Amino acid sequence: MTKLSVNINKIATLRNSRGGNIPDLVKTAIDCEIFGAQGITVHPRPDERHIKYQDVFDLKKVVKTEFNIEGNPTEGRFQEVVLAVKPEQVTLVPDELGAITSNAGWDTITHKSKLREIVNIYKSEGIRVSIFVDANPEMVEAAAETGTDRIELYTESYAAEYAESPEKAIENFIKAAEMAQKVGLGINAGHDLSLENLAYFYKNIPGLLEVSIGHALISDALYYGLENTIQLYLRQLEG
Ligand SMILES: CC(=O)[C@@H](O)[C@H](O)COP(=O)(O)O
Ligand SMILES: NCC(=O)COP(=O)(O)O
Repeated sequence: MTKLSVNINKIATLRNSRGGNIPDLVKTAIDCEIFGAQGITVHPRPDERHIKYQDVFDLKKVVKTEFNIEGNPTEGRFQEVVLAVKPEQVTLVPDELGAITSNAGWDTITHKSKLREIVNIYKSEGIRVSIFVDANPEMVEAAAETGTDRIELYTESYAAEYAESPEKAIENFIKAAEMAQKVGLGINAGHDLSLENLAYFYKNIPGLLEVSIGHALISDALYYGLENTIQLYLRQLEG
């Protein structure tokens, strides 16, 4: 089974644009779960432009499915907050300060020893660890040597190339997933997955455990409503 984790960063973006509590982020997380989401993902960034560190504590009290916190463990208060909150999963992302969104996976060869230390800190607190990587079998193989439980495949290039050629767009992702299975890593995926490209990804990636989706899903909810939209995404992950 492939779990759908709904990324609610964009709800916080909307809320922060007026400074009050509309829309209510905590209520949205509760409702996403009622509507069928199997996880909630947030990505607090050091500038707190969407998810604030306090949101992470508030969400921890209500999330009943799987709470996944993504971010750069070496920036801002990320590490301190994750260790205090103890979510089910932490996803390590090599975000640069000021980047508009995540734009690359880890170079797990260059940063192997640093990642090993960080992975060990989270795992010793009982938190499952996933490392964000490009669809590159060498990066996946080196990720396994950090002791991580899973990798998250960075799907931006798949999403960008899908319209032109789904077969070509997914080629490297299949190779990366096969390597993950060979070295015993669980497989998550995310970034720019959408109603257009999700089903094909799901059908072609062996052992896909979880997708985290925010930007397209929250945008679709403007047209279809949140409940219908979550159901539409869940349907892409069937069969
Ligand atoms: C890790 C990742 O793929 C990102 O998509 C992310 O969680 C989204 O972050 P933003 O919402 O800040 O663009
Ligand atoms: N890990 C990816 C994620 O949480 C959501 O990415 P996106 O759907 O907002 O691009």
